[in-house]
Amino acid sequence: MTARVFIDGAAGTTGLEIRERLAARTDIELLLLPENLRKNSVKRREALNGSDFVILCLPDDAAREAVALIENPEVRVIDASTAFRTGEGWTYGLPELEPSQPKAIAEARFVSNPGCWPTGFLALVRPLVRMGLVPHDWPLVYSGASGYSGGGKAMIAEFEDEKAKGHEKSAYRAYGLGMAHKHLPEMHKHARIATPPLFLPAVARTYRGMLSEVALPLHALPRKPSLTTIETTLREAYKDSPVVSVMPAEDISQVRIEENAGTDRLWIRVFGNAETGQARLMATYDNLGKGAGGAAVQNLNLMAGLDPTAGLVL
Ligand SMILES: NC(=O)C1=CN([C@@H]2O[C@H](COP(=O)(O)OP(=O)(O)OC[C@H]3O[C@@H](n4cnc5c(N)ncnc54)[C@H](OP(=O)(O)O)[C@@H]3O)[C@@H](O)[C@H]2O)C=CC1
Ligand SMILES: CC(=O)N[C@@H](CCC(=O)OP(=O)(O)O)C(=O)O
Repeated sequence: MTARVFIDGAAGTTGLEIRERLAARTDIELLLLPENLRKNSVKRREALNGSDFVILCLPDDAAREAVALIENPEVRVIDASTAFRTGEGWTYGLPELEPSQPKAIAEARFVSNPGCWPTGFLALVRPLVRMGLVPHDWPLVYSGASGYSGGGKAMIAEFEDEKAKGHEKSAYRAYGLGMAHKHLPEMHKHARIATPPLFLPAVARTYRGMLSEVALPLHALPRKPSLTTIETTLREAYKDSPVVSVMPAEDISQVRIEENAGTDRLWIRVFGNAETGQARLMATYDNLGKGAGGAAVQNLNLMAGLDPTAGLVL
C-alpha cells in the first residue's frame, strides 16, 4: 500500500527539496497542486483532507491556516514552520532527541519538524544534559553560520539578485543581535535547560550547509568531564542513528560549512584541548537536509512505517 502525501508549499525552497526526495519513490503517492491553483484555498482544503499525510512547507501564518483547514481526523501532519514547535498536542520531530522519540513520532498525528538551528544545538547538547555532564542551568552558548537558502526564497533573492530589495554583497553576516531569535523557545524547551542558550547566528555566502558550535569549559563544569567522556557520551547517544554520527576529531585541523551540504547527514565532532579542559563541539549539516527537507522525510518514514532511510541522502 502506498501513502498519499500532499506537500503544501511545494514550490518553495523546502517544499522543492522534499518533492525531490519523494518523487522517485514507489511507496509514496505524491499529490501536488498545479502552479495556478497552489494558493487556492478550496483546492488546498480538498488536498489537505484527501491525503494520508500532509507536509506543510509554508510561512508560519499559512501553516496555521492549513492546519485549521484539516477536518479529516485520519490526516496526519508534518509542519516545517516555527508555528507549532513548542505547541501542545504536537510531537517534536527530532528522532534523535530522546531514546523514546522515534516511537512518539511514529504514533503521532501532528509532528513539528525542528528548526534548522535547533537541530544542531539539540544534537550537540541534549545527551550531555540528559546524562548530567552539563547541568540543566549551565549558561550554554551556541554559534554558527548557515547557508543563505535558510532564509527561503526571499533571502536567496537577497544574496543572488542584484535587483532584489536589500541586495546583500557581504560574504558573512551576523544577525539575531537582539538575542531574541525565533528558534530560542524550541531550543530552551527541547534541550530541557533552565534558560535559552546565548545564540550567535550568522549567514554565509554559500547556498546551503551549516556549521554550528557549542564551546564548553570542561574544567568549570561540576563533574569536570574529559573530552573523551563527552565524545563517548555523544557516540553512545547516536550509535543507532542512520543520520547523526560522531566522527573522529583527531587529525582534523579545519572544518568547512559545505561538508555535509547536499546530504541529510549531521556530523558531530568533539574538538578541544585536554590540558586546558576546553572543548569545542561542532555540528555540520545542511539547512535544507537534516535542517528541513531530510528531517521531514525521516519523520514521514517513521509515521508511515516505511524504511527509515528511504529517500534520504546519507
Ligand atoms: N529554508 C530552510 O532552510 C528552512 C525552512 N524552514 C521552514 O519551512 C517553511 C518554508 O520555508 P522556505 O521553503 O524556506 O520558504 P520559501 O519562501 O522558499 O517557500 C514558502 C512557499 O510557501 C508558499 N506560500 C506562502 N503562503 C502560501 C499560502 N497561503 N498558500 C500556499 N502557499 C503559500 C510560497 O509561495 P510563493 O512561491 O508564491 O512565494 C512559497 O512557495 C518556513 O516555515 C520555514 O521557516 C525550516 C527549516 C529550514
Ligand atoms: C539563514 C537564516 O536566516 N535562517 C533562518 C532560519 C531558517 C528558517 O526560517 O527556518 P525555520 O525557522 O523554520 O527553521 C533564521 O535564522 O531566521
